Amino acid sequence: MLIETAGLRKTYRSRQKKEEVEAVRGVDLTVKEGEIFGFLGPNGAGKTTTLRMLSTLLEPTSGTARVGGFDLLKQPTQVRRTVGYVGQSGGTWGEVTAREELVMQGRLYEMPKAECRTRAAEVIKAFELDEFADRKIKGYSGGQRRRLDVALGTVHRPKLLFLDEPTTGLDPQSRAHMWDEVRQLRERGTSVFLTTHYLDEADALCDRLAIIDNGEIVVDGTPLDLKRQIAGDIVEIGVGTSPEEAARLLSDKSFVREVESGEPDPSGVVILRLYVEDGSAAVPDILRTLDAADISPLSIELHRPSLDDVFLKQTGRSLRESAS
Ligand SMILES: Nc1ncnc2c1ncn2[C@@H]1O[C@H](COP(=O)(O)OP(=O)(O)OP(=O)(O)O)[C@@H](O)[C@H]1O
Repeated sequence: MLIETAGLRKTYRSRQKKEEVEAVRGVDLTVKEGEIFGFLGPNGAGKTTTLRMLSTLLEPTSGTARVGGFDLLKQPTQVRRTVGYVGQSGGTWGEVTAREELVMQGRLYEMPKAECRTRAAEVIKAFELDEFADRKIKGYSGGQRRRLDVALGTVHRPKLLFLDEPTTGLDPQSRAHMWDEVRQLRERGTSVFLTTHYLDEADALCDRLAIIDNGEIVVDGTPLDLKRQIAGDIVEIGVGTSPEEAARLLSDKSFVREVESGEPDPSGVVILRLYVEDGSAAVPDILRTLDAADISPLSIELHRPSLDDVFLKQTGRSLRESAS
């Protein structure tokens, strides 16, 4: 196992010790070697705090963890050599070039000067930074800067790279490029632990993921396994009149596994979510049932379960809405 945590917890206390924020409340997770592991959750869920603890930047309030085979609390120096950390904002300066910054990063890890230069050239090639590597960083685009941030995290050849929201704020093309970089990192033998609040990113990029909400892991597994937990299809129906009656009538149907009613919107429309075996077969029957009761649906939508449905099922909220 590359990462193994038990009851990892972080409570922030304000200076006056008056206020406490339980940012991470007992996280147990495992990450295997060679994985791209995703940590998915809305803003403020505790993703960055967990990442900072696992990379030794922040001391846990309690709990234990092993990272790269080393004890996080007893062997922090060894852990630090094993991992790379790329934060959200990126610490790159404007007045130096990418090549200079990469060499400095190597020096920070106490690599000999000549090796730093060789390594900088290797990293520039691997991340395709050639085009702008000898220009001052202040002129880079957001995507170029982000690629440099990730490249910086790999200078000392870590076994594991932590990436905090690597694609937030990037345009779709730079985002796709970053996904490629992450996949190539794994191909070159670096495991990746990334945080994201993008569902499609977790789904497309990660071998396994954990969903965190309010400092606690609500569910973990492969994207496919998680979606399979919600077997079948989901039919969402917007009802303007008699939503309770509609929900009751539909939940009596043998092909409907479960009905969930949302909160009415300002115009009084309630969305009923029906979990069914086969959505396309169910829709005509649903419409007939409502029609017989004189209820006209305002909208009807059929979809395959997504990671958002997994989150919704576990927390009662949509990740799309929570992660504004
Ligand atoms: N230094 C701090 N002092 C007090 N509270 C903090 C501190 N850092 C984070 N928090 C709080 O801890 C909780 C978790 O924050 P964290 O940054 O780990 O979440 P996150 O999931 O990474 O969010 P985001 O997606 O916005 O980066 C939040 O309620 C946050 O306000």
